[in-house]
Amino acid sequence: MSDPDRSPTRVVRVEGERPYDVVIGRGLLGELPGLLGEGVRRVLVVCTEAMSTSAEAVREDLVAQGYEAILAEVPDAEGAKSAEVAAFCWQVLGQADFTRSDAVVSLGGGATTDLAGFVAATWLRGIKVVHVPTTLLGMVDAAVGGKTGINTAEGKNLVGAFHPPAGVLCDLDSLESLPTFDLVAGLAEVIKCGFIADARILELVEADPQGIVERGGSPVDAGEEDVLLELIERSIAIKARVVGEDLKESGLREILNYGHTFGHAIELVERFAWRHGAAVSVGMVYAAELARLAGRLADDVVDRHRAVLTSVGLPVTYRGDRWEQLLGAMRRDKKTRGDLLRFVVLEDVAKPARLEGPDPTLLAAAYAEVSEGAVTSRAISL
Ligand SMILES: NC(=O)c1ccc[n+]([C@@H]2O[C@H](COP(=O)([O-])OP(=O)(O)OC[C@H]3O[C@@H](n4cnc5c(N)ncnc54)[C@H](O)[C@@H]3O)[C@@H](O)[C@H]2O)c1
Ligand SMILES: O=C(O)C(=O)C[C@@H](O)[C@H](O)[C@H](O)COP(=O)(O)O
Ligand SMILES: [Zn+2]
Repeated sequence: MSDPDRSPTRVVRVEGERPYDVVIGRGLLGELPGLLGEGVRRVLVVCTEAMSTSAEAVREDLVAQGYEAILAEVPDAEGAKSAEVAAFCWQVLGQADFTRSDAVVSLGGGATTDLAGFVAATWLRGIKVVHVPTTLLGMVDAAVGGKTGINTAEGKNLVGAFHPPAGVLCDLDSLESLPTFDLVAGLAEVIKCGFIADARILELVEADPQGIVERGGSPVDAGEEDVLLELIERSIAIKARVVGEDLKESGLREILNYGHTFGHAIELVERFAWRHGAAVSVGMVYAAELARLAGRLADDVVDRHRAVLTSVGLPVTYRGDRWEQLLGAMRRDKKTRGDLLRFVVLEDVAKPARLEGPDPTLLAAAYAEVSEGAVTSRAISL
C-alpha cells in the first residue's frame, strides 16, 4: 500500500491514439494488473539480474492474481539492447505460446524498457507492454513516449519502433537502491527538460544540487523527496505533452533529442560503456557551444549549462582525439536528412530551435570547446 504521508500518488495522462497513464508514487507494484487491462492472460516480465528479486515478486503477485507469468532475465545496461537479446526474448515468447492478447512488462532502467518495448512492438507485430522503470532516467524519459529500440555496431537505437505502452508505473521506492552514479545520469535528462522547456527545473537543481544527488541510495527525507518528486513530475509532464502532440517525431518531438546528436556519438565511440545520461550531458554542452558559435545563443546560457551539469557531478568534456569517429556517428543520427546534419539548439532557455547543415568548421570548433583540457575561447566563471 502506498503511504499518503510520504508521497501521494500522482497521475500524468499521455494523450494519443491510445491514451495511457504514468502513475507516480510509492508501493505501486500492486497496481500493475489495472494497467495491464482486460483480456491479458500471459505476462512476460523482462528484467536484469539487478532487479530480479523485485521482478520475481511481481511475477508471483501476477500468478496469485490468476495470470500465467514468466521471467526473462536479460543482460545489464546497454548489453540488453541487441538483436541477440531481442531474439532470446522472442524465443521465450514463442515457446510460451504468447498471443496477441498477452503482454510484456519491463522492470528496470531505460535499457531494459527500450529492449522490452521493442520486443513487445515486434512480437506478432505488436502486443501490449507496461513499463515499470526503476531508474530516474527510466521514469522521467525512457518509459514514457513509446520510443523503443536496440543498438547496432553502427550506432545507438538504430533499430526500433514507436510502440506506446499501455501504462507506466514509477514506483519511487525503487530509487532507494539506485547507485548515485545512476541517479546522476538520470538528472541529465531532467536538466535537459529544464533547458528545452521549463526553467523552474533548472532553478530547483541550482538551489540544492548536492541535496538532490545525496538522496539517491539513502532513505528519503520528506523535504528532499519533495524536490525530487517535483523534478520527476515536471519532466514527465513535459515528455507527456510533447509525445502526446507528436508521437512519431515529425517536428516538435525532436526537442527531446537536445544533446543527443553528440551524446549518442560518444556512446558509440565508447562502445556503449558510458551511461547515456553522462553522454547526453556533454552533448548538451556541445549543442550549446554550437549555437553560441553560430551566433544564436548568449554566453551566459552556455555557462549555465556547464555550471548546472557540473553541480550534480555530470561530465561536460570529452577526449579531444576522436573527431572523425564522432562526426561519422553524427551523420547516422536520426535527425540527419541525406547529407544534412540537423541539431536541436537553443536560442534561450525554453526556446528550442533547429540548426541545419552547420559549416564543418563550426562543428569542429564546438568540439574543441568540449574537448578535455581545452582552454575555452572565452573566459567563463563557474
Ligand atoms: N526510449 C526513450 O525515449 C529513451 C529515453 C531516454 C533514454 N533511453 C535509453 O535508456 C537507456 C539508459 O537508461 P538508464 O540510465 O536507466 O540505464 P540502464 O537501464 O542501463 O540502468 C543503469 C543501471 O542501473 C541498474 N539499475 C536499474 N534500476 C536499479 C535500481 N532500482 N537499483 C539498483 N540498480 C538499478 C541497472 O541494472 C544498470 O546497471 C539508454 O539505452 C537510452 O538510450 C531511452
Ligand atoms: O523521446 C524522445 O524522442 C527522445 O529523443 C528522448 C531521448 O532522451 C532518448 O534518449 C531517445 O531514446 C533518443 O531517441 P533517438 O531517436 O535519438 O534514438
Ligand atoms: Zn536520452
